[in-house]
Amino acid sequence: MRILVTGGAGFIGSHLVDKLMENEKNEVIVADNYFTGSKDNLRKWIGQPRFELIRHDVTEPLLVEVDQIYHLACPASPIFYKYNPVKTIKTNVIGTLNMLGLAKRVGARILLTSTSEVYGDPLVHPQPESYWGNVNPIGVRSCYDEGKRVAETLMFDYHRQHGIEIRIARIFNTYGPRMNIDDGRVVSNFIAQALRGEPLTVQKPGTQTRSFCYVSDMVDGLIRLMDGENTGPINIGNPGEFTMTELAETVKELINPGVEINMVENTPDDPRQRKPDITKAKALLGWEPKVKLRDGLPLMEEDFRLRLGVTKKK
Ligand SMILES: NC(=O)c1ccc[n+]([C@@H]2O[C@H](COP(=O)([O-])OP(=O)(O)OC[C@H]3O[C@@H](n4cnc5c(N)ncnc54)[C@H](O)[C@@H]3O)[C@@H](O)[C@H]2O)c1
Ligand SMILES: O=c1ccn([C@@H]2O[C@H](COP(=O)(O)OP(=O)(O)O[C@H]3OC[C@@H](O)[C@H](O)[C@H]3O)[C@@H](O)[C@H]2O)c(=O)[nH]1
Repeated sequence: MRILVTGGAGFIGSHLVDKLMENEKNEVIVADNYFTGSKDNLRKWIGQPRFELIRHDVTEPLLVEVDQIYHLACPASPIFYKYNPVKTIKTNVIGTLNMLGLAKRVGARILLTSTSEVYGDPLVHPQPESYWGNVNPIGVRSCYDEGKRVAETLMFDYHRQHGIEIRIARIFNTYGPRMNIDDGRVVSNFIAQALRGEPLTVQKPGTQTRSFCYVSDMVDGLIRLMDGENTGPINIGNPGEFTMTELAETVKELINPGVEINMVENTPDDPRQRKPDITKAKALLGWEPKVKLRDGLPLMEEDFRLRLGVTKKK
């Protein structure tokens, strides 16, 4: 099987590549523009004959002969997707069009990593795939959430009009080793802050919730979806739900009990609650997450300690 992973130099993408490369029958091609990803995440595969890395921006057409396309390319942290919103929406719309064009031309199956952000600030809780969402079309997050909604539309239109084999995963907040230290998302922020002995920055009101999935569970779900028979959309996430204050308290307890927790200003349109209904993933993919937050955080702490050069006190 020859597999293209767009965004494969990023956080989830590089873990997906590791898993795909474990199967010696697979050849993996990564296309990435290194906006938020890095070659370093893939260093163990560079030079391996079954692996190829291309510096490529998905807003430009790409022609490679492949059987499957995992289309992940898109900045995922709010700080980075809001940094150049026009580029983010181009990546979601033109980038997805280009990858669908490629899938059509070479007859490949394509999986899109959509997001729980398509549910916006959800009025239904937990969120099943049948919920259409509550999204601000002109807000500062729209380049990302509306961008992914259009990307889902394009996937289904290519499927209905051209018979392309599609898969859509709606990913909920995912964390784990290799997240950028300055990524800006909440778990990486809190772990880096705790290790540096800086106050944990809880954005107000602190009662907003998220559900955090460990990256190995996520990769397992994505591969099951790609290799299974269902188009989706299917939620992939861990239903364990926490307020941001609870998350800060857990990180403090596990990593640095001496650290302070500071309440800071939030950004516009921050969703107040988020938790996946994973009934479909369980029934259709036989998938459910295995790693609990309290078990995943120490694995990420270990990686962050190494990269920050902070050793554990005995
Ligand atoms: N991590 C999460 O919690 C989460 C949640 C929902 C959805 N997702 C989706 O999963 C995918 C991967 O997320 P991640 O957390 O690994 O983020 P990430 O930022 O670490 O990875 C994204 C990768 O895409 C690359 N990229 C960005 N724009 C590109 C472009 N125009 N052309 C080529 N490459 C480009 C980046 O350089 C990076 O390597 C994204 O599509 C994201 O929207 C992630
Ligand atoms: O330092 C921080 C950072 C963030 N937060 C809060 O933590 C919560 C989560 O924020 P994050 O930036 O980690 O991520 P969000 O849940 O807003 O968006 C995320 O959701 C779905 C994905 O598609 C996106 O890729 C991802 O960034 C928010 O309520 C935010 O206000 C803090 O309290 N402190």
